[in-house]
Amino acid sequence: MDELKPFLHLYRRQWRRLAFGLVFAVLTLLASIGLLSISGWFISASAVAGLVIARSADFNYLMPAGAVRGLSLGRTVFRWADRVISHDATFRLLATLRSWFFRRLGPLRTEQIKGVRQADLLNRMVADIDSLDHVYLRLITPLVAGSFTIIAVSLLVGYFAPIVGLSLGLVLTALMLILPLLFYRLGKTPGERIGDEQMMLRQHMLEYLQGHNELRVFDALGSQQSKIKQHESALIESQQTMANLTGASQGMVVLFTGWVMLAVLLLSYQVFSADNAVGPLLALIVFAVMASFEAIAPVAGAFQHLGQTQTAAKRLNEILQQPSEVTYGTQPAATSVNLTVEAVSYRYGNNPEPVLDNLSLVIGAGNKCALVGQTGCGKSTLLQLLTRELSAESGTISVNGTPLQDFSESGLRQMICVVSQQIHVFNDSLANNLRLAAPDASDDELILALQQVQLDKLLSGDGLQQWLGDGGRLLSGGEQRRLGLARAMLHPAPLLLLDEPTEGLDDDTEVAIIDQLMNHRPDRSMLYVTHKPAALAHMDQIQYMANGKLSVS
Ligand SMILES: Nc1ncnc2c1ncn2[C@@H]1O[C@H](COP(=O)(O)OP(=O)(O)OP(=O)(O)O)[C@@H](O)[C@H]1O
Repeated sequence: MDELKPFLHLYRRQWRRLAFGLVFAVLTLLASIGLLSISGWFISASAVAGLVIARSADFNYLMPAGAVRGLSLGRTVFRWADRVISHDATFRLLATLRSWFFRRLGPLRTEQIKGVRQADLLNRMVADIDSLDHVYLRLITPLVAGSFTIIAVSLLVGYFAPIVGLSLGLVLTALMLILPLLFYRLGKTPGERIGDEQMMLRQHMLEYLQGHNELRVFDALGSQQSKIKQHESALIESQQTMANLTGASQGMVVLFTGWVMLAVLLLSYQVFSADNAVGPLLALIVFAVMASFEAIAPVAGAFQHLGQTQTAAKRLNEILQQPSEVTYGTQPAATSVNLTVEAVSYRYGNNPEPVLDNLSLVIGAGNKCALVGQTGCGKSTLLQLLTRELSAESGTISVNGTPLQDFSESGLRQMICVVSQQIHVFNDSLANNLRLAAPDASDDELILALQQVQLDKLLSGDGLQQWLGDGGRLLSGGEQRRLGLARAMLHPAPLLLLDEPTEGLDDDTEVAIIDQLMNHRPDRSMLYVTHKPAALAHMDQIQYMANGKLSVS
């Protein structure tokens, strides 16, 4: 159960709603027991009273009839309140869990989650977090409600016949302990398999959909389909086992209901045998026992799914318990940037050779610096250090004399705008893809940015509402890069980092876009990684990178 601990503190945030949900769940069960037992007693007592004329005149029909109506109305209202409140609490809890997971994911370095495939990560965020709601809905609620019910029924029956009440309490408690344990053991393996197979199925399905063209070209559609079928069959098999277990647990509860009712009836008959007028009381006791199993039934099934919930929690913990190497300070964004990189070294993993070796660089406010070097010499690594995606092994990076790590995360993102080699295009409209950089930008500003990067031809047709497709499938590679540059035009950051932004563009377009970029905000500091000469003429300094060091031109 240790794996569930990190999540339990989040439950505390919703404790009021969760507690109210519990109270109404208990009230619903108590109303059910009251309704069934009083109805049983009332019908039998009315029948007995009808047989004896002298007694029928004295028999109070109104009180029990009123109680039956009151309890049946009460049960409906309590059930409604229980469902509304506990579902509201659960949805809020899931939202909290999901945003908490997302926030914890943010500061992890790309490498820490690189081993986890996209589909796996998605599965953890959606299905695994979903199954954590079982803890409240399927474990805590039935256990608490069941315990209250056992106490209430035992007291009720014990009031009329203490020995019967005590025996009933002991039997129900034993069932509440044994059935969950038994079904937890039986459901553990298939539950874990359901989690694993669901994840594998999602992974292969996503690969099938995203890589459909490649799979077709290399004639591998068949083998991918058979992997999907294999995991689907394993998933269905485990679900079938779980369904059988649910059936078995329900069957056992029905069987125990009958046995316990019979035992209680026989025991009560022994206790009351001297009194002939106890018939209605026997009905009350038997119906109370019957109703109490309404509380026992969900408990057996609940623990059957605990294994699946534990596996989900374990998988989430694998991500959440990774130490986040990046921490942020509180410094707000600066409005102009004087960047100083001082004796910075960085190596990937345990590589003997550092990629950056004692590297130093100064870019003054409004200064434009080109970074040129052979492929693989470490240019993108330097940009990742500047955006704090990576942390330097030694040396310091500062803005206006303040170390980069003292800036708050939002301050850093406001201060630095990056156009990386791979532009992520969201499956959304052109406008929303641009407004990532400037959420408050007007349509006119978006159109101007598109014109500056020569992407205004995208405006024909649906204009800014044009849909860009999954990963920007509807855009060419060059158009995607220009979309990244349009974002940079819109972003107000005083420092711009550009990683080969004009790669793949023809010479004329490249020259025109670079002109726009340089004249757009002359006050901006800029670090421009490039292999191409077109931009160099605009630069205040050109740094050549080799063997992890820089030399100035
Ligand atoms: N995550 C990583 N783990 C290990 N090595 C890496 C990693 N990322 C990059 N490298 C290595 O570090 C070196 C520098 O990579 P980097 O991407 O910074 O080069 P670059 O100068 O930007 O290259 P290009 O011009 O081709 O984009 C390369 O040898 C690369 O193989």
